[in-house]
Amino acid sequence: MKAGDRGPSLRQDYEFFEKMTRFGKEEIPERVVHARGYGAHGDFECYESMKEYTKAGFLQEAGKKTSVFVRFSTVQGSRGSKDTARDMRCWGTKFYTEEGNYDLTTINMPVKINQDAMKFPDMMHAYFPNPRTGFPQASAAHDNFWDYVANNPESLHQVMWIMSDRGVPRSYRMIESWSINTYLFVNDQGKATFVRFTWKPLLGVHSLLMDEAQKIGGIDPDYHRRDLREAIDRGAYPEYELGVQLIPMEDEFKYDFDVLDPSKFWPEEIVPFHPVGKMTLNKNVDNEFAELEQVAFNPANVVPGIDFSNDPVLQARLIAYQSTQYHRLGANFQDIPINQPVCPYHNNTRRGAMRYRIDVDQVDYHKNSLANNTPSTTPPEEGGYEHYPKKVEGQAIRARSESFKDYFTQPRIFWNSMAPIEKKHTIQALSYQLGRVKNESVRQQNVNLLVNVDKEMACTVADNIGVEQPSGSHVPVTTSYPSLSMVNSPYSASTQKAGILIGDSFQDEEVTDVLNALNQNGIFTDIISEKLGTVTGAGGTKLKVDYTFMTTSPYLLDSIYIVGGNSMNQAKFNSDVAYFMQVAYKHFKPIGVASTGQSFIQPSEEKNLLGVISSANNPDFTQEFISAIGQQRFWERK
Ligand code: HEM
Repeated sequence: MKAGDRGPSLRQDYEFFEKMTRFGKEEIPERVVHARGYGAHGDFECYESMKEYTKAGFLQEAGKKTSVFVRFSTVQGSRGSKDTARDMRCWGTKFYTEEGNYDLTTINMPVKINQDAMKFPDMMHAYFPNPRTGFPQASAAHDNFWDYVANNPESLHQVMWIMSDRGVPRSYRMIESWSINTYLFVNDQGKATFVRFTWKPLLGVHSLLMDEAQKIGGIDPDYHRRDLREAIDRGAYPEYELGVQLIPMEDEFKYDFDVLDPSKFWPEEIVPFHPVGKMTLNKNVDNEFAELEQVAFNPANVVPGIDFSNDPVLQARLIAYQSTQYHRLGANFQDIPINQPVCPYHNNTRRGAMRYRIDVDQVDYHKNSLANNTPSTTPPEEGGYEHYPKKVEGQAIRARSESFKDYFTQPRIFWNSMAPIEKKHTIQALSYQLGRVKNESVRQQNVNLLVNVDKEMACTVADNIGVEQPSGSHVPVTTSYPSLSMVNSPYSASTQKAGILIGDSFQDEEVTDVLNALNQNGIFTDIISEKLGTVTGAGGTKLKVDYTFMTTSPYLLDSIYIVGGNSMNQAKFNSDVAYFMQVAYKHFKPIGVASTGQSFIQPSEEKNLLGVISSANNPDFTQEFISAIGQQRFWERK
């Protein structure tokens, strides 16, 4: 509202004032860690009764379904940072059980960087952007982080996992995830068992290459969130098996790792993975802010039958989460719809900012005679929560147990377990990260630390980053476990994204047959050409173009099908197709070539191009191409 045609604005313009002041208050504090994330709704279905170990209601009978909400996140970057940062992927699952909310928090690595919660703020400060410059964003490739690593050697184990391919996942749909911390299962007889949880994706565990992760970070910072949303929209619901590893209480001291140490994994080969159910993510969020930004996970949210062990980091986590959630969401955050339990719940809280639940009772304390002692905590005999009477002993000290102090055996086992290609990528990642560290002493200190894991690896990294070869040698451990290598996880063509590079005058039947077969095998296709609109085959078939060579990128595709064809600007078309092929080839991805695309592969090289499937004189082309897509990468390609 203005005075006259050309202003000034009037102070009485209350509508503007209200709209603008409201807009200026739209942001809330982002999460101090895990600010960047995405998720979805789904169901968890129990495979078999776990009654023998836990009385948790959602694990009592085969076929029992429980609604869940999941949020995946990175750790270091801010809310607007890129999805493909080299980092851990954390994963909160809220089970809306009939006994209240159970929050299972997991990470796509089985070990934690700190053994002592006091170190968490230190570690995060070192990991965060430099306090003076405010960068780098969503990256550990800087002096402070590596200075921390070199001077806090317990961190080396998780750092090895972050530097491995696990640090740059292909998709949230393809990550494995561990509770890391040790919990207790408690059955209805009051018997407890140590338990750790693991999620395993049915599509297998797969990663990007470092080069891809870095480029995609610029091309499509929303790569993982888009991937998850698109898969659910297309009905290709991500599925994950939940398994438990169980250790009887009487075996607490049986292993050569301390069962309470979160910087050590429990090898599946020694403590078997026991599947207990499957989660299917089948509904996208309706509102990113209301659901994903306001969801609050807390490891302290457990249900009867699940309890806490003495794991010192877990104990600290029980305090850390709620405190920060009060800060970012306010006193009544548990009543926000996404955080509300589905079962009836009551407590004596009636006040606090943004109280919108209107309780009509007159008594908000316990014990009372005016309301028959209600509301009160449900007594254990009526299904209420009762803590397992854990044994505690010793004196209150600020120190770590001697049994936590082997920092190198398990990182060495992890190293031994990786396939040569995984080791190669890990060396590249270490060389990149440490290569960006300016302080030479920090670089040297880190190779002096890495030598404990593997001498040859540390020497190669030292060479790449221009410091002295480390003296000393790695710990003499030869153990390896297949379960720690990603190459042993399942492979599938389903939901892989194929780019169809196509112009006009393609062979109609040839292309439509291949497209139908890709579709039937659950492979997602993007039709890519010079312009949006349609391309037309020699016989008149029209195909709708999804992207142009400019609006998508070979980095966003898992495989390409080179159909080729005619274009108004043939030279540009050919060079764009050649570029897509070059990038796909360099990244070891499957390439299918139609009869009209033969000029893009050199006849003399044809037979040597591993993973490049030509349709020339090849009646099995479609099947071979689909199976190449299922293989995903051709590491042996020269
Ligand atoms: C000393 C150890 C740890 C501390 C102090 C800590 C602290 C935090 C804090 C402050 C948040 C933000 C909570 C919020 O604003 O809602 C958070 C979130 C989270 N943490 Fe931890 N954390 C620790 C270890 C772990 C471990 C071991 C795991 C899993 C194995 C884990 C998984 C998660 C997950 C999944 C989230 C939720 C992110 C989301 O809202 O999507 N954290 N943590």
